[in-house]
Amino acid sequence: MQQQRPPPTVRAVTIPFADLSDRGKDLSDKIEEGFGRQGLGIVSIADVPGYPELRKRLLRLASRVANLPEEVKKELEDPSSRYNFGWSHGKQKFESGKFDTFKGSYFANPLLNVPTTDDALVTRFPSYCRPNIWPTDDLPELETAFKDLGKLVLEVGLLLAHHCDQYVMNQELGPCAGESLEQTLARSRCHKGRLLYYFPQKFSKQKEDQSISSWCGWHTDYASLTGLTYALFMRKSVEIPCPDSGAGLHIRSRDNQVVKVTFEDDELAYITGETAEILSRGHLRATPHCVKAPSSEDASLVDRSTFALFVQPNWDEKIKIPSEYPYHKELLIPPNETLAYGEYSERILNKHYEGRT
Ligand SMILES: O=C(O)CCC(=O)C(=O)O
Ligand SMILES: [Fe+2]
Repeated sequence: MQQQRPPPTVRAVTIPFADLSDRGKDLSDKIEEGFGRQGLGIVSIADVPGYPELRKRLLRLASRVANLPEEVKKELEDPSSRYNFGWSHGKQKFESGKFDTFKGSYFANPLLNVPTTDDALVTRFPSYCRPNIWPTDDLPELETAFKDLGKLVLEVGLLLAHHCDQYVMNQELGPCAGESLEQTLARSRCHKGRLLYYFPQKFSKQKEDQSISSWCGWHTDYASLTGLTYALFMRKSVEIPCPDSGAGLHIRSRDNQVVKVTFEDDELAYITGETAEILSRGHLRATPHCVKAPSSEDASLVDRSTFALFVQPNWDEKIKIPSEYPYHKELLIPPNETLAYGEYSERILNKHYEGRT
């Protein structure tokens, strides 16, 4: 087979935290460059106070979770939420039906252990409304480490949402024609954290996959903003720099080019999701992305740990699908239908988990 050239590497647009936290500062140019119609869909934030320590504290626990005894992990699973709380491995399906056997995830709401006590809501929106599960006996330090980092990523994400609102307002040349992204996200009770552990390729059950999406398939997130840490790589429990410069997060650009994106290990990155596109009336665009595993021979024992926070509207927020909407066409969501965000995501989950539609 012909050897394909690796995709070019592009540096994410970076905003210093000091600028981001100044609500009066005009960051429209940076937002446009990162998230606008021609942007790659990623912005990283530098010098966030306290972030490097919280990142390391949590990411070092990812392999510990993944290596808990099988019977313990079973207890930490929550099939009723379609594995959207606690431990999940091999249950999710992105991109033409590939199950995520290469990665294990730990999902939790970093703000609220019990988002609601209303049974009707728990039944209707299980992936958001069921309670958190923690390995209290086997890994007690996980809960605090997860919540502390999750809250910080949310705080910074809300500041970023404020500047996104300002950008959209400038584009529309007037007061916001719709809901403010910042206010919608600030009142949500269902932000979701995901601690990810990518198993070393050698140990995965399937044969080595050299494709760009070998560790995580192509998808767009349905949240509004996804906070992403710089991943931690380890070989046999020793932290190492990523051994393959071609591995990691890849994005499909607006003009359909695949690029590998980079940011520094002490920066916190955000990508846009489908509900940022919907709520901003298309001024911000969702970011198609995937993750490539290291492919060189000596990278075979390398694992990858990272954290994503899906900053998203509450389950009952009404969202209106625009008529020109490129995502999830097969779900046949009628254009201009207004549906609750929780309903929208349950329909997508039906597709991602075990193909039930
Ligand atoms: O591992 C990563 O860097 C990205 C994970 C991701 O895209 C997701 O969990 O939705
Ligand atoms: Fe994602």
